[in-house]
Amino acid sequence: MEKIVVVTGANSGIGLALCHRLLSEDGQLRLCLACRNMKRAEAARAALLVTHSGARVDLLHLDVGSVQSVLSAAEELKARYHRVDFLYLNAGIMPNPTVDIRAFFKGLFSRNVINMFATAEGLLTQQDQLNSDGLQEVFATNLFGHFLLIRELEPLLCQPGHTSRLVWTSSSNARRSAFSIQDIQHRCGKEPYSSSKYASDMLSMALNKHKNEQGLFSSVVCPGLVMTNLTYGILPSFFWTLIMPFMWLIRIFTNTFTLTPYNGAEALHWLFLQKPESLDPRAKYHSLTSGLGTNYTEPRRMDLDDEMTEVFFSKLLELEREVRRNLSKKTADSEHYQQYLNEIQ
Ligand SMILES: NC(=O)C1=CN([C@@H]2O[C@H](COP(=O)(O)OP(=O)(O)OC[C@H]3O[C@@H](n4cnc5c(N)ncnc54)[C@H](OP(=O)(O)O)[C@@H]3O)[C@@H](O)[C@H]2O)C=CC1
Ligand SMILES: CC(C)=CCC[C@@H](C)[C@H]1CC[C@H]2C3=C(CC[C@]12C)[C@@]1(C)CCC(=O)[C@@H](C)[C@@H]1CC3
Repeated sequence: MEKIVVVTGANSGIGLALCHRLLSEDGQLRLCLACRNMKRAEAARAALLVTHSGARVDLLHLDVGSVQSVLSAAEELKARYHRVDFLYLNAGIMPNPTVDIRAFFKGLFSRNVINMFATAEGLLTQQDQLNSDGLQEVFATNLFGHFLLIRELEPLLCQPGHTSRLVWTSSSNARRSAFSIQDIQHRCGKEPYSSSKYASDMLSMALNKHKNEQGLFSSVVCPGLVMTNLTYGILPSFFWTLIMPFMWLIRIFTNTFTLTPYNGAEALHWLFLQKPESLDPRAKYHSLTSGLGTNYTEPRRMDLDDEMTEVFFSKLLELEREVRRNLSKKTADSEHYQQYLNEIQ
């Protein structure tokens, strides 16, 4: 049976590498690249077709950071497909990052150095902002847009007698201490990325608890440190050129420096081949690359609190209701305004 696979943020980096790998794995695949920029999506599709001529690659406009775009994209998916086998929740942003140089050099000469390179703990802060839906942009893009998409696609993901899979591209930068249950959007802190990734870890576990019975299984992945547009955006490009030889050197001592998008997509690809019942809902699946360049996947237990995860899940459902209410109010207001304009003309 052909598998239908949807990948968000598929036009570059880990998402695009995953698409290449999945097409090499399964020639019958029907792949849908869900991207916010259709020019970049077209270019990605063309690149995939160069190496996989005849592959079935569809495009879908989806800006996960916009509620309206998510709802329209979900309608389009429901019109196109009768089920979705794999939904890769991969799109993500880290806007306006700042590296704490002092903390970096302090960490470099401490016992924590390996962990610092693997997780960037204590090194990175970001400046976030509100989007046009009134949500924090990082939370909306990395987490809430994907949550809404899953909710909208439940008819395609929870089909009787069939299992479907969700795979989140999380991060080892996800940290419980960066997340506050009183401030789930991270309006007040300076680590929205870390908070949003921890939130995706919790959401994945909550979805397993609530949806496994309906045949929907969720997993989280850390791709390791991969050189992509996201990482290149952290420091000026000349700096990356300068430190690149060191990055390849560090790779000998830590398996988390996967560095290439192909390597980073290892765990995402590996999960595609696993039976969902064999997976651990409390594990994060890490893409790792040995010093000799061998790729492998390793599950590591996540630091999750069951009670907080449940509270978080109910807060997300409440936020979903609020967002839907606001949207229908907005639509009604603009209809009234249009009517008023028609009347006075
Ligand atoms: N690189 C790394 O070291 C790590 C990355 N990750 C995660 O991996 C995922 C992929 O990132 P990576 O490949 O590194 O970086 P890229 O920037 O190459 O890829 C991110 C993708 O997400 C898309 N995207 C961003 N915002 C939106 C949006 N609002 N709607 C739809 N698509 C959007 C981008 O589209 P566009 O091209 O239009 O911007 C792009 O296709 C992210 O979730 C990231 O957090 C996790 C750990 C480490
Ligand atoms: C200031 C100097 C001399 C070097 C800075 C190196 C950092 C820029 C680099 C060290 C660890 C890296 C890292 C990430 C970004 C770049 C570093 C902070 C990530 C945060 C990228 C995104 C992720 O999700 C993480 C898994 C990465 C963890 C390591």
